[in-house]
Amino acid sequence: MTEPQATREIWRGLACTQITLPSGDCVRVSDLGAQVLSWQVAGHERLFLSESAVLDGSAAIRGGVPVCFPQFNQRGPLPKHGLVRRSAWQWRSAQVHGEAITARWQWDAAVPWHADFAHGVRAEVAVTVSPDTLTVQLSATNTGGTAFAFTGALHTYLAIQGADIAALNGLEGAAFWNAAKAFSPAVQSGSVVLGEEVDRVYARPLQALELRDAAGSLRISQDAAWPDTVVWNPGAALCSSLPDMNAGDWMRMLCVEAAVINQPVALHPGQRWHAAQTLQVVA
Ligand SMILES: O=P(O)(O)OC[C@H]1O[C@@H](O)[C@H](O)[C@@H](O)[C@@H]1O
Repeated sequence: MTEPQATREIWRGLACTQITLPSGDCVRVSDLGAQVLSWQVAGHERLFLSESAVLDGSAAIRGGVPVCFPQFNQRGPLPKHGLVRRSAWQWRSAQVHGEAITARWQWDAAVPWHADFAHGVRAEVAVTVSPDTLTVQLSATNTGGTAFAFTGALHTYLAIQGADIAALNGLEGAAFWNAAKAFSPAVQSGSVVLGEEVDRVYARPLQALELRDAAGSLRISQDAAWPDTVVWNPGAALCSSLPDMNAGDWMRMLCVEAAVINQPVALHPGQRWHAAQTLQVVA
């Protein structure tokens, strides 16, 4: 293979696109939710996907990069994390540019889309793969005649190897809302490590975050148009209560989410918003 390739496939019953680079990097994206399910670099899987994930659309797929839109979590009247996680998106195309490739999906809302969100909207996901690097961009366009506001996130599940030494660096001293403790405000002391339940909303850090574990180092950055960063790990007790996670999975994952939560985005008719999160293997 001399240039990046995108091929369509059925994987465990899901219509997917498989992206492969000449370097061997490999990404799988499902049309269901326009959700990245796998990202392999140098033969190592960098994203967590639960072995118990539900793949038939009756629940959100637990792992990879779920797209939460147009509502983050339960901050509004819509179903938790919005309406598109369990929707079939339309596969559009893939374009090669140099040693990178970008694949695109689109989701158009029929009006009225939902009683609590009766607006015309087009959502798009662009997945760009280049050596050692994965970028996922979400965009939203107001295709209707009325203004609306939204929140959302790229709910990225990073794979962890070696839970005892894993650490997320770059948030030291940052303020956060502790959603695991009645949304109390708190200050990050040291790195984020695995152990207790972690459910924290920080302001987007100016520098890239670094996840260090037994697999090496991963750099995580997000555009300014994602002003919030969520770090989530259910911990042992909550993990064992989730039907689509195995008991020890909390030691195998950490969600680092690029999000817009505290200040919703206003989109007037014809306006478009877009923002990306980038993951890069650095060692
Ligand atoms: O189980 P879900 O709906 O995928 O949500 C998982 C978690 O997603 C995180 O983004 C939230 O901060 C958590 O509160 C939530 O529990």
